[in-house]
Amino acid sequence: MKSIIIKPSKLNGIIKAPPSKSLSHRAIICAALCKDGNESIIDNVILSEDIKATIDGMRELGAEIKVVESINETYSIHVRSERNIIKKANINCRESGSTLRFLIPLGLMLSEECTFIGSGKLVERPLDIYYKIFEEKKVKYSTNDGILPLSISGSLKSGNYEISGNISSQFVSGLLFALPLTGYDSTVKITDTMESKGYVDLTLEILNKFNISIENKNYEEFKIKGNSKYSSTNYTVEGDLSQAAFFLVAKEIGNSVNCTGINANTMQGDKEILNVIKKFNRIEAYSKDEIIIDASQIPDLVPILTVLASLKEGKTTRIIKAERLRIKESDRLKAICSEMNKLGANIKELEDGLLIEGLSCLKGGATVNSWNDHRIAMSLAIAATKCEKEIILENYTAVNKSYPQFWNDYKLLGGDIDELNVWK
Ligand SMILES: O=C(O)C1=C[C@@H](OP(=O)(O)O)[C@@H](O)[C@H](O)C1
Ligand SMILES: C=C(OP(=O)(O)O)C(=O)O
Repeated sequence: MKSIIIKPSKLNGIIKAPPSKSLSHRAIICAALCKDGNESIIDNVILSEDIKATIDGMRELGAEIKVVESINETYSIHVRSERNIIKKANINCRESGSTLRFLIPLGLMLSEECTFIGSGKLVERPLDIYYKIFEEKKVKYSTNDGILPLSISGSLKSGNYEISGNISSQFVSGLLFALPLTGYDSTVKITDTMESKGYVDLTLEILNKFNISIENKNYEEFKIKGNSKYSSTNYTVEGDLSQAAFFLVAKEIGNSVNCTGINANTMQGDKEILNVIKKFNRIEAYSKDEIIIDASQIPDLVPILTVLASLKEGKTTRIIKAERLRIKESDRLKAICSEMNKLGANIKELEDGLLIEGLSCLKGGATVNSWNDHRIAMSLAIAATKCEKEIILENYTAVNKSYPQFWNDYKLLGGDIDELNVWK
């Protein structure tokens, strides 16, 4: 495990938000589903571990993908596909939930047999929604008691699908990518409430760019036309609001950071960070009112919002409807609560959220761990700027999952970090 020392220092400067991971996954997948003989070029992509998993996965399903370096470690992804059926595909999803859940239905469409492997916590992140569909639709599958590897064979058929919307929106997105390729019309009905709606919006937005139009009936039902044709197009990925949130919060807790590259009209649900920051500032310190944050539509913001709430002196924040955070790259409620408390924060873990008492600064002077979770690592790095004493962060390379340049950018902003050359 690699560790880093972070000394207290104020961040200063301008930082451009890295390209959106969610939009990159989607654009690469849609480009690989075009069969019109043309190439699509997806511009402004960073090669995070998750995006590499999607590129390699779509290659395994038959797409021809060239990665061309452009500027500042961003890449152009050139995609072309014949979409012939592959006999046997082996897909390594690394630690990417999106890759796994988006590519499972596509594996059924584009291969006779497909095996999915992964690493870290991904091997145990839930897939029950797909298993239920496999049982209902007679798709052959095998896993080791719900743990990866997963092998599937058979095909995805047009028809009516009923699924829960409050485990992960990634199952809905996965079906929405694949069902237009089936022969007849389909519906996907949400049996309860749709959480992470913003990510479904991103799926529909990108599908639209590639000429696939799906009717969204208030996130209760999606109507999909069968036998649809994806059309190739060029697409430039916009800045990532979930990543920009780290720098927006850095500014809010006293650093002089300006984050650029944010599309004011973005469909990304995590644009909500801007409203949440305003909400924090509307409530007076030491007032009796708690700041309530409903995390059901913005799960990825919770770790960094916990840092923000911990540094809002005299304010009490309650994060609610966040139980799904326990099934991400780490149990994010446990991870952020335990590591921030080591730094001196005052956080109580609740069954479905967190209760946070804001302080003026943190003591630091402790060793914390990212729990191999990129969003925990980046949150702790921002918290370190408000620590009185240096901290040691173990497993800091977890950021490679979504933002491999994070430490570089942190240093460019004046972050004072030193790699510890010890392996534990
Ligand atoms: O579709 C996507 O790109 C994502 C959906 C969200 O997952 P859930 O739908 O499981 O909340 C989010 O947490 C993840 O980081 C990215
Ligand atoms: C949960 C995340 O991603 P995924 O589900 O794709 O692994 C994330 O990036 O925070």
